[in-house]
Amino acid sequence: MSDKTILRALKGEVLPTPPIWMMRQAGRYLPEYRATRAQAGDFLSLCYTPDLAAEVTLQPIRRYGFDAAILFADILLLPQALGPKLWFETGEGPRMETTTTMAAVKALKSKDLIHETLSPVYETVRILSRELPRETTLIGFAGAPWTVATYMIAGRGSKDQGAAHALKSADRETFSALIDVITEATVDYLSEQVKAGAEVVKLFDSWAGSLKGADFEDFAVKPTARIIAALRARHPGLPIIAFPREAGQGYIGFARKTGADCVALDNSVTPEWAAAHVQVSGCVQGNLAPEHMVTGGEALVRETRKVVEAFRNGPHIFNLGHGITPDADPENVALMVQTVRNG
Ligand SMILES: Cc1c2[nH]c(c1CCC(=O)O)Cc1[nH]c(c(CCC(=O)O)c1C)Cc1[nH]c(c(CCC(=O)O)c1C)Cc1[nH]c(c(C)c1CCC(=O)O)C2
Repeated sequence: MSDKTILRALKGEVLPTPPIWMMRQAGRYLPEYRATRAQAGDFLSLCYTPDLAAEVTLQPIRRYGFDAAILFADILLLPQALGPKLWFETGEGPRMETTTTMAAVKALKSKDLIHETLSPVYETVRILSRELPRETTLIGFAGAPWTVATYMIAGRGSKDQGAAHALKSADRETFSALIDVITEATVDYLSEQVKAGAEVVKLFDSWAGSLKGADFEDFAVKPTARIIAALRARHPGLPIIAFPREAGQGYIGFARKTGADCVALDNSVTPEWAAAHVQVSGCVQGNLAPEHMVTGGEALVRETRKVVEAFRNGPHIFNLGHGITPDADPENVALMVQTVRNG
């Protein structure tokens, strides 16, 4: 069996100290990230320049010795590879050419052509699998179809994913066709990451929480289950983490319904509740509020211990409940890591 702690936790082992990594661990809160990003020019150039993308992936590993490195890329690279233009407005976020009609869905590139755009990402993975310390696990990722579709339909981020919900009710056929295209392309994209050296993959469904009732089953659970089944057929035993953010009650049974080995939890659920209702059926990841990386101090130490304590009796990977923010203090991250590892 591998001695990598993350892989052991994903197989269900209960470890005396939980392995730890952090969403957005390579990011603007780190001065060394800002320097490399400046060298790249802009965010997308950083994503598509393998040496620099590998460099920023390694930075938080050198600084904190996290147990996992997550490939530096973005969930919007896959839809970009399907054809729509993508750019980032400084200080605002992503913008994308919209896909809202059946004609536009049909005009998306065939999934066999995505690798022309995405091959630098696979090269980043190859560099990382050579350069990472032997105890560090390499995580690949993609957005889950619903979350990716919300950006493709609205052409940008939105608080309530209104445009995607509107298309889902007004033109179910187009909406479902788009979900299917993304689902199939995601399988090929993640499969290439695994072939290049990713040891675990994670599906980010950041907007899963806005899907209610049958929609949650149809567009969060089912596409995730399809991707996982297809990946497992190609890569038996591949460990997979699913993050249906803000799923609430939807976290219960999510691993069983989708085949995920681990469910990542946001911090809108308490660790005590999640231990009782979600961790009972397998490994969980999470879920310290990212705000503590800004505020630090005794509250950080107390809440970190609470998370560790609540999940102590089952398989657990320590993480934040969402990505670390640019205003975080790198010293607070060090304090969190020290608290998890030394109590
Ligand atoms: C919704 C989403 C996106 N991207 C991602 C999600 C899902 C997770 C989540 O909910 O946060 C996922 C993502 N984005 C990034 C990673 C890299 C790996 C990691 O360190 O976690 C991952 C896993 C880098 C990034 N992706 C982005 C940055 C900041 C870009 C910069 O350097 O200016 C980073 C480090 C940009 C991005 N990318 C996206 C948005 C909305 C933004 C702008 C918001 C922001 O500025 O923080 C889309």
